[in-house]
Amino acid sequence: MTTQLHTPAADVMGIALVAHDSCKPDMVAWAREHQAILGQHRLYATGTTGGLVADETGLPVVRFRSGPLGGDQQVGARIAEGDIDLLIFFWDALTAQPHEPDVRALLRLAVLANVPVACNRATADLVITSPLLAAPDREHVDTRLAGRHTS
Ligand SMILES: O=C(CO)COP(=O)(O)O
Repeated sequence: MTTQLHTPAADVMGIALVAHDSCKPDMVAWAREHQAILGQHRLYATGTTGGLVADETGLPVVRFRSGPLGGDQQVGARIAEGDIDLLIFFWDALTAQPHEPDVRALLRLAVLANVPVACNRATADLVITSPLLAAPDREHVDTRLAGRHTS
């Protein structure tokens, strides 16, 4: 059986927003800048990030638990389920996180599922304005998954 992790309805994508504390102002500013595009998609976020983005933009955001309390794992699970097509994760490159294993697991699942990941604002700008956003490579998962069943 071929593994297909991404089969969202029409052109609406699931976009997950995650930001460590020092990066939250950047995430809010980025979300405001791209509010019109983000408003066309389903938004998910870890708890605190999601609250800030929702408050600042008025956009609906499905909020998971706070990152250190399991939110990263919940985002990872939704990637594995095929609900999330793009991960914007502004992580703090200068501060050790108590939930580092969760962060690593989330990034691992995103890579495995061929989900684009933007870890800083420059990359996030490129990804969210890319013409490929309208036609993401949803079928191309890691070839090592071929023949495996995820459900
Ligand atoms: O810690 C996080 C990601 O690893 C972010 O979680 P919060 O959005 O709840 O702060």
